Amino acid sequence: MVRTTAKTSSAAAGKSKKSRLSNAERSAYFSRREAAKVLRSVLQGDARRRAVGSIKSLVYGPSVKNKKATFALVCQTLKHLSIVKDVLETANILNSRWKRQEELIYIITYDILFGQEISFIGDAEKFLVRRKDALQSALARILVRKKVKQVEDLIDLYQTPDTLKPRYVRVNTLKLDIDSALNELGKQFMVQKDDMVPDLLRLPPKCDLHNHPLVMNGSVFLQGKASSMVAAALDPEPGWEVLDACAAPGNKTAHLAALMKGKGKIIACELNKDRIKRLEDTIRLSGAPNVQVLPGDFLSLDPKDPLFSKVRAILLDPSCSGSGTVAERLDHLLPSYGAGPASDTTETERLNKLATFQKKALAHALSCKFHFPQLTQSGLQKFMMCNSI
Ligand SMILES: C[S@@+](CC[C@H](N)C(=O)[O-])C[C@H]1O[C@@H](n2cnc3c(N)ncnc32)[C@H](O)[C@@H]1O
Repeated sequence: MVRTTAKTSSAAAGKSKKSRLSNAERSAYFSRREAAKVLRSVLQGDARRRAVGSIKSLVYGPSVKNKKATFALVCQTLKHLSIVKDVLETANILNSRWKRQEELIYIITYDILFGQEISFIGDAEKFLVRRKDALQSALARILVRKKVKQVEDLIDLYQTPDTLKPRYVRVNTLKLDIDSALNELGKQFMVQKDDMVPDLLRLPPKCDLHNHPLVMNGSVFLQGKASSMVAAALDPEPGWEVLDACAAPGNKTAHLAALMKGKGKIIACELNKDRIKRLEDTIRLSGAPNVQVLPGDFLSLDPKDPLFSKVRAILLDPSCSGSGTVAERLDHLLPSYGAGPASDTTETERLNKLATFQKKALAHALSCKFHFPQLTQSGLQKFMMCNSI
């Protein structure tokens, strides 16, 4: 009797273990796919989202079932992403089929190398598990190449500490000329003109300029290099009418106004009521006389409205993707951007990323619901989009 009970309970335990295992397998399989979807949104930006998103808001949306596991997987994969990419490149095992699902590949590679030993069902999992040795040996080679002993050191190495990044200020030429700004800031700091963006000054890392009189009176703006490239690349002429489609807090609006020497008109559209005040404050501080704030959703604007009949260019700077890390923004494409991973990025890699970004920007522009006919006439088309890569 006793023996029978023992047998029965051990069979039941075996059975329940089996079903627990398959539950874990199933849950890991789906979490990886949900995490891959979130990671894709985080890395590429989601053209459909209009407000600032975060990983949390993406994961805690209704479409994700395994929220906790998915959140952890996305965060951990992002933390190890530079290493994962490096491993995959060093191991050279990705063919074009799997490159099309690269976010899923990143997630699974993270899980195989650093995650939990949950058995891997699914084709992508099987593909990578069969190459586990190659992945591990690639990781070992990277550790040797980078002269570090453990993965944690590698993570530190891949991060660009804030303390190494140069500080940039954009001179607001509506209020001050570049040489006077150089002169004034040069009294306190080592300052030089940026070699790429006009009116941008580069200062050493860690300079605290928040309370500097030139910042307080709007003569210079604390604006990063990537952010300052956008209006400069759009290169609007004085007298043009330009639509700044996602304007708050207004740094690029103010930059456009300076480039246009305060002439012509900038229509600064902003959806978020709370951010409109900040936009107005920035415009006031910049002294730009030619900005009209337009509260509302730029996707709902009527291109046939006479208000837009003279618009020559659009600057589109939608809310960025969830990660908020510089690594996923345009900054790291800049050759001079800090130390760390950027300096490991080859020129070809950088140019490929730039080309991908341009393609995406174009696709976004074409899929944009609103279409200004006057922009498509030859010689008039100017569309500058930033952020999502
Ligand atoms: C990345 S920020 C823009 C930063 C700004 N260009 C600058 O340089 O200071 C994106 C802004 O777009 C706004 N936004 C998002 N979707 C929008 C929409 N559909 N219409 C208008 N504004 C939108 C957000 O509220 C946010 O203030």
